[in-house]
Amino acid sequence: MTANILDGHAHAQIVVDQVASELDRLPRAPGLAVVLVGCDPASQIYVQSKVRMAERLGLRGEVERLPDDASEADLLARIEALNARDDIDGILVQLPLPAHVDALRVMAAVDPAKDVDGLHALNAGRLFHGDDALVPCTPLGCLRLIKSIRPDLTGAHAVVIGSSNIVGKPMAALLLQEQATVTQTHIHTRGISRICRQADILVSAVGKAGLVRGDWIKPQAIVIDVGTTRVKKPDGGYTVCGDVSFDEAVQIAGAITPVPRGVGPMTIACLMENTVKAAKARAARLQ
Ligand SMILES: Nc1nc(=O)c2c([nH]1)NC[C@@H]1CN(c3ccc(C(=O)N[C@@H](CCC(=O)O)C(=O)O)cc3)C=[N+]21
Repeated sequence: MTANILDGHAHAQIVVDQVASELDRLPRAPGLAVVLVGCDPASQIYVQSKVRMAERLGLRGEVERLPDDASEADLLARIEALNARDDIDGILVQLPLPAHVDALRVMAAVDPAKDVDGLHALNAGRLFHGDDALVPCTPLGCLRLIKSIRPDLTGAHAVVIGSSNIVGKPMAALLLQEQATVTQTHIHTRGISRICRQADILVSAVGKAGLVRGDWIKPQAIVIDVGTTRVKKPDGGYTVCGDVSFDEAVQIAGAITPVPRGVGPMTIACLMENTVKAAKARAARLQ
């Protein structure tokens, strides 16, 4: 028997429909600003799809572009301007940033109330404490996909591969909050395949195509693939590849996300959800 393939598009649509119904109850359309430094082609595509989805929903989306060689001070000034604007509810600084910019300082500059990426230390700390927070969109989307298969995670063994601030760490915190037993691993973890084989839920967020092989997977596990590695095709185009060897894993897992059309669309849908959440909280506070 092959795994249930988790359709990220279909699940994203459910989130988007819910967001759309909440928009009616807001005094004005929420505004989302995406800050893009440089012209990395993959980032251009992601930013475009974020802004397009925002506009489709009736949010106001705008892109703030800065050149590759923009200074940290330029970037901080841009963020300050967005913080001060009343019509902007969400600010997302597209990662990765150029090496000459201190990403943590940039994250710290975003008003925590507008931090729809959940990367400000205040939001990360609130998540860690189990307090209400803006939570990074990708792990939020992953948790939703997992709970569509298994609503109660109490006592489940979840293994997370990856320890980034944007996916691995918040993913582990969310799973812990759901009362799963969480093992956090990363590329330096020894005996990683053996650890993964014990996972009822396996989330891989490394960015190494095909890392997770079929024999790393426990039969019937839920496998969530966050990896998006761009691989050049013979015709010169690109395809995106996940961290999981899909053809192998699909034979063993109980449920699995494909790449593309798995976690990616959920990330964008959860960004819309976070933007509306931020807008509602700001509207309530400013009243
Ligand atoms: N501050 C910040 N926040 C992010 O959330 C963030 C970021 N920086 N930097 C880059 C990563 C990557 N990311 C994706 C979002 C959607 C798809 C997505 O929709 N992918 C489509 C395929 C698109 C394609 O062909 O590449 C899919 O999986 O079906 C992928 C990747 C968000 N990121």
